[in-house]
Amino acid sequence: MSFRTEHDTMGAVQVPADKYWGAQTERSRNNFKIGPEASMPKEIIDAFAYLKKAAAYTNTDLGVLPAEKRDLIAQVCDEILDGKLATEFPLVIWQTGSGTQSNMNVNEVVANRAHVIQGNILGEGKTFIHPNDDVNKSQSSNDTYPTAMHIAAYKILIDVTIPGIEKLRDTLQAKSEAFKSVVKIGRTHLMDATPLTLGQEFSGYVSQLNHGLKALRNTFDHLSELALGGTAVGTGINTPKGYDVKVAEYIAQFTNLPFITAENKFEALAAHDAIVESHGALKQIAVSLMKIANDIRMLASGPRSGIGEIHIPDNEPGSSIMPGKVNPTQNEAVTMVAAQVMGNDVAISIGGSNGHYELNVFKPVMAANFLQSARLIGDACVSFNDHCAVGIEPNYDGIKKHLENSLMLVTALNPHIGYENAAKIAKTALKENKSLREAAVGLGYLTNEQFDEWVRPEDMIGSLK
Ligand SMILES: O=C(O)C[C@H](O)C(=O)O
Repeated sequence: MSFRTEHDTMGAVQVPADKYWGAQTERSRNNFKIGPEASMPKEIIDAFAYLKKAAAYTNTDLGVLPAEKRDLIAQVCDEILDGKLATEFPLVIWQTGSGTQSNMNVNEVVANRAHVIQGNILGEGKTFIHPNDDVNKSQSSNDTYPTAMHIAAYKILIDVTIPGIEKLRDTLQAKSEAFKSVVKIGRTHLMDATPLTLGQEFSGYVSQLNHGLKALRNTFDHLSELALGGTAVGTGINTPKGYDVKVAEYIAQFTNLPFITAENKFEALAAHDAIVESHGALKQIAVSLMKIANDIRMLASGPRSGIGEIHIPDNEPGSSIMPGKVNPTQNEAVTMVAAQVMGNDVAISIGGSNGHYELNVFKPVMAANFLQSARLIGDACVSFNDHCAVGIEPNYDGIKKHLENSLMLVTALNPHIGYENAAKIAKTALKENKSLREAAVGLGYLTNEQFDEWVRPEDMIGSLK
C-alpha cells in the first residue's frame, strides 16, 4: 500500500494514498484497534452529511462562509448521502466518547474530496477548504455528534422501525378479526382457565403493538430537538447570531423531518435523555414482541405432544438429525432480537446516566445500540410477519379437544350451584378421570339437561372484544 503525508496540530501522519481521510482519522484508526466489526453506523455518517451541509448553508447566510466554499462542502455532503464515499469512514465506535474523531473524519474527507473536485491532486498543495475552519465552522463535536444521533434515530424510526411494526400489527389485527368466533380455552399461570376466542387473544397482541407505537411516537418531541449551535459546552461560542435556529431549519428542510433547535443546549450536549426515552419505547416493544412470539410458538407447539391450537407456516427443515421436524424459527429469531434490544437498553441506560458536567462521553455507544435496536425491531417484525404471522391458522381439532377437556368450564356453574359445589365437580372429574358432565350429574348437583343449558363455552367469552 502506498502512503501520503498528512499533518495535524501534533505533526505528520502517514495516510493511505488513495483515501480522502486525513491525519486525525488515521490516528484514531491506529490508536483504537478495538472491535473492528463495530464501525461507526452509516446512519450517523449520513446524518453528519446532512448537518455539515446545513451548517455550510447557515454559515453562508449569516456571512461567515463564502458561497463557493458552501457549494463545495454541500457537493461532497451530497456524495456522502449518495453512498459514493462509503469506504472513507473507517472508524469504530470504540473511540473518544464525544465522537470527535468521526466528526474530524467527516471534516477531513469533505476538505480533501473538495480539493480533488476542484481539479487538484489528493495530498498535493493546501486545500481550499479547511477541515476545522470551514467544514467544522460554528460547530464542535460536542454539538454535532448529538445532532447526528437525533437525526439518525428519528430517520430510522420513521423509515424502518415504525413501518415494520405497523405491518405486523395490521396482520395480527386481520387475524384477530378472522378468529373472532373461534372459542378456545384460556390459560392463566399456564393452567386451564375460562374460555375466550382466539380473536380476543390476538387482539391483546394488537393492542400491545399499538401502545408500543404510541410510546415511540411520544418520544419524537424530544428527539426533534437538535444540539447544533451549542458548540463546545452549550453556550454557542464561535457561532454567528441566529445560527442555531437557522441550522435546525436547514436540517429539517434537507431531511424532511420536523427538527427544531434544542430549547436548552446544555442538556442537549451533556445528557442524552431523548435517546434513553426513545430506546425505552423500543425496549417496551421488544418486551411485547417477546410475549407475542412466545405465545404463538407455544400455541403452535407439537405437532403431537404440544398445545397445538394453531398452525404456523413450515418454512425450513428444523433438524439436522430428526427427520421431518419443523421448528418455530421465526419466533426464535424475534425473541433473540428482543433479548438483544433489552441488553442494548442496559448499555444505553448506563451511557445516558454518565454525563459529566458539560458533556456526555458515551455518545457513539449509545448511538450504535439505538440504531441496532431500531433496525432489528423493524426488520424482525417484517420477517415474522411475512414468514409466520400471515400464515397463522387455527387448529380446530386441537382447540376443540382442549376446550372439551377443560375443567374450568365448571366456572359457568358458580351462579347456579355455588363455587364450593362446582369445585367438588372439578376435583372429582380430575381425580376419577371423568368428564365434567359425568362428575356433575354423578354427584347429583344437576341434570344432563341443565349441564347442556349452563355449560356453553360460546356463552363464556364475555362481552369484551
Ligand atoms: O471535538 C470537540 O469539538 C470538543 C471535544 O469533544 C472536547 O470537548 O474536548
